Amino acid sequence: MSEHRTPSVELEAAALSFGDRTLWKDLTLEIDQGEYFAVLGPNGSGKSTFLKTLLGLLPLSEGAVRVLGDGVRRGNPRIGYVPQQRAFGPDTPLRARDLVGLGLDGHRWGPGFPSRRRRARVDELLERVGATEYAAVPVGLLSGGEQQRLRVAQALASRPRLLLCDEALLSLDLRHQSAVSQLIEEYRRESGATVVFVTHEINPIIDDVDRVLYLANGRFTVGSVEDVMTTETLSRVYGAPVQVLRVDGRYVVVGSQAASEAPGNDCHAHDVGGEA
Ligand SMILES: Nc1ncnc2c1ncn2[C@@H]1O[C@H](COP(=O)(O)OP(=O)(O)OP(=O)(O)O)[C@@H](O)[C@H]1O
Repeated sequence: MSEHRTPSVELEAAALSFGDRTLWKDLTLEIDQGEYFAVLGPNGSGKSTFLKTLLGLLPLSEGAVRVLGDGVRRGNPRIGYVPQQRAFGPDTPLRARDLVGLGLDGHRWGPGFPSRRRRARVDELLERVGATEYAAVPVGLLSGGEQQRLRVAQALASRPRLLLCDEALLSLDLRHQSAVSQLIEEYRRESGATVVFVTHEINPIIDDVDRVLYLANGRFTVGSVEDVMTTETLSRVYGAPVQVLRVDGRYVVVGSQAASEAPGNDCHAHDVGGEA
């Protein structure tokens, strides 16, 4: 008999609505320990709110949620979070290395953690996201992509059991997209942590992903990349005809207005469908 491990995320008949608008409902789902789980969908489909319910920042409208075997609560140090990008103002009084260091504070590495070891851990993280050369620069002076790499380093600093990433590759050039997605995957493999990765763009992480939750127009589907990224499945989820193409191993979703904004499009999709 195989050992049953507590799932990292358990949702039961979960729904999230704002007023009379329902983003998703009847969502029953378990995300296993060590799983790489991607959340895809067009703008406004409820991807970020999905993460916020796991963080305890938004209550479900219906149903139940458990994270790491427990009820959700804010500020759980076993969860690392890379929030959707919001630029730091030019006057933000933090250097790059301070931002990464904040990921250690308040956790088991936190106050009392010997400063030499703390510094070494921050240096290691800065190096792994390619940020060593701007370690002493105030974050508000850095580019969007440079800031983003620091957020990833900060989220990994406390060695979380569950890593929640909201568009963590946004505004990164191809080289850094690849470096950051590799870092996240290496971390998952060496630590056994679970990754939930919200993205518009499945292609950069396609080799790492175990399962996908695809949200659109109040509907969803869950399955392997091969099962979800098909013309038939996505047309059902969108409730409109879309076409899923595989071009040089990369997924491209084309079709209606909704689908032209769909994840999987790393090039401009042509609007081949009718009205959404
Ligand atoms: N606290 C709130 N009150 C009312 N509406 C909200 C609230 N938070 C989010 N929404 C709405 O819920 C919808 C889904 O938002 P969410 O941020 O989850 O979308 P998303 O799928 O992450 O989109 P994007 O790809 O644009 O980031 C949006 O239309 C948003 O305006």
